Amino acid sequence: MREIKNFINGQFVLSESGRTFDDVNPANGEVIARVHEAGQEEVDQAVAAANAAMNGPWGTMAVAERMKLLQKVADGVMARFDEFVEAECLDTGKPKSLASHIDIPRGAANFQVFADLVKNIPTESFHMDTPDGLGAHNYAVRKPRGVIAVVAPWNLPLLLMTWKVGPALACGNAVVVKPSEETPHTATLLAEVMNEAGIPEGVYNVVHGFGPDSAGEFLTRHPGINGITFTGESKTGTAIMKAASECLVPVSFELGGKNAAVVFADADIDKAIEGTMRSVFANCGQVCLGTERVYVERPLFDEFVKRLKEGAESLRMGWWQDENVNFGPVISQEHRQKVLSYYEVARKDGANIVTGGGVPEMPANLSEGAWVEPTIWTGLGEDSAVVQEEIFGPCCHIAPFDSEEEVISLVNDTPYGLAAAVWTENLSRAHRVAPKLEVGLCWVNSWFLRDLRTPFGGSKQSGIGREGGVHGLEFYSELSNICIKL
Ligand SMILES: NC(=O)C1=CN([C@@H]2O[C@H](COP(=O)(O)OP(=O)(O)OC[C@H]3O[C@@H](n4cnc5c(N)ncnc54)[C@H](O)[C@@H]3O)[C@@H](O)[C@H]2O)C=CC1
Ligand SMILES: O=C(O)/C=C/C=C(\O)C(=O)O
Repeated sequence: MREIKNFINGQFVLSESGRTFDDVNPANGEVIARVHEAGQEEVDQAVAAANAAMNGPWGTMAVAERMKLLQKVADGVMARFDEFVEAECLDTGKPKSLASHIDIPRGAANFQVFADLVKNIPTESFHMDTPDGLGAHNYAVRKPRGVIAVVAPWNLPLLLMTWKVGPALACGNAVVVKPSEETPHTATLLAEVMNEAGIPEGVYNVVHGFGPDSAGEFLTRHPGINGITFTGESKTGTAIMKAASECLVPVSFELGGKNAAVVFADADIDKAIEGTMRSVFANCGQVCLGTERVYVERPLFDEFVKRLKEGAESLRMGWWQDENVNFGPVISQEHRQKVLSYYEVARKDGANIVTGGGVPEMPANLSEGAWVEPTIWTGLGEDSAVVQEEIFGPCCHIAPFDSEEEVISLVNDTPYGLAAAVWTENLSRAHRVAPKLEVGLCWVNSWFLRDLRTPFGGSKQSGIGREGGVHGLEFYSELSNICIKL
C-alpha cells in the first residue's frame, strides 16, 4: 500500500498522532494509498518552516535565480509526466486523455508562465511638487506577502493547486498547501519535484487532511500565515473567511457557480454542440466553469436538444487507461449521492428526462465505482433547485428563450457569477450581450479557452478577487511606497 506523507521543510513526515485516512479510487472503490493526516503539530511545523524559508536564502534570492528554479519545477513535472498522469487519474478516475491534455501540462505551465511574467513587471513612480520647490520622488516596490495558505479542491487537483502555487512562488512567497482529502497524490509528487529542482526547504510544504477540525481549519486559522487562497464551495469560502477575519489576512477566493450557456439561433450549431458537450460533460461535469444551464433560442431548441442528447449518449465510460474512454466517475460515493439527489429532485419537479437520470450499468471490475449517467433535462421551471443550485455533476437543463433581454435576465438570475458561454455568429450581438452578463468570465463561441495572462475569478457569490496575469500580483505581493524628499 502506498503511503502519502506530509511534506514539511523539505522532508516527508508522518503525523505525530499516527492518524491516517484512505485515498480511494472512485472508479472502482479500491483503496490506493494510506494518507497521513496532519494535526495541529504538523500544521504548526509547516507554517514555521515556511516562515523560516522567508528569512533564509529564498527571501533574498535574485528574481532571475528564482525564475530559473521555477522553470526547473515546470521541467521536472514534464519529465515525470506519466507518473503525474497516473497519480491524478487514480485519485479522480478521470480519463488519461483529459489528465494528459489539461491537468498535467497546465500544472507545469502554471510555473513557467508566472516565472516569465514576474520578471517583467514594472511598478509605478510619481514625482511630486513641494512648497520648497525641490520636490519629492515616490516609487513603489513590490514585496512578497509572506506565507500563503493554499487550500485546493479535488476536481483539477494539480492544475488548480499550481495555479496558486506558481504565482505565489514567482512573487517570492512560501506556501503551505492543503490538498483536498480526496486527491492527495499530485501535491505530494510535486514535493519530490521541488526537492529535485533545488527549491529551498520550507518554501513548499504540504499538509494532508480534511476541512473543519482538521488540517484545513488549523491552517486557515493559523496566526503565522499572511494570506489564504482557496478554490471550492461557496459555503466553505464563508467558513474560511471567518477564520481569516480573526488574523486579518487577505483572501483570494474562487467559489462555486451555476454557469449558463446561451445559444442564439444564428450560432454555428456544430461548434455550439462541440463546446457545450465539453462545458457540460468534461471531467464528468466537475469543473467550476462548467455549464449546468443551457438557454437556446426557440427556433434552434429542438435540434439542439436532439444533438446534445446524441452527444451525451456517445460518451464512453470506463477505466482511465483505456484510450477510448472519455468519461470517468464522479469523485466519491458521497458526491455521487449529492448528484443523484438532484436527479431525484428533477424527477419530482416534473422534468422531461432527455437522457440519463440514473446510475449506469458498469462491468464487474467497476461496479463499486461512483458512476452516474450523463443527464439532460428540459421542462423545469427556473425556480427548481436543479436550475438554481450548483450540482457539480455531468448534467444540464435546457430551456428555450425568445429575446436577448429575456435571456440576459435568466442568466443573471442567480446568486452566482462565475462563467458563461455565448454562441452566436453575430458579432454585434456578442459584444452587446457578453458585458451584460454578471460573470467574471464570458466566452464567445468557445469554452475553457484559457490565456493565463487574463483576469480569472467570479462575481457575486462566485469569488473574491482576480488571479491570473498581473492581477494575481495584488494578492501574492504587497506594494510599499517609498517617498524621497529631494
Ligand atoms: N472549483 C470549484 O468551484 C469547486 C466546487 N466544489 C463544490 O463543492 C462541493 C463539495 O466539494 P468539497 O471538496 O467538499 O469542497 P469544499 O469546498 O468543502 O473543499 C475544498 C477544500 O477546502 C477544504 N475545506 C473544507 N472545509 C474547510 C474549512 N472549514 N476550513 C478550511 N478548509 C476547508 C477541503 O478539505 C478541501 O481541501 C462540490 O459538490 C461542488 O459543488 C468542489 C470542488 C471545486
Ligand atoms: O484555471 C483554470 O484554467 C481552470 C479553472 C477551473 C476551475 O477553477 C475549477 O474547475 O474549479
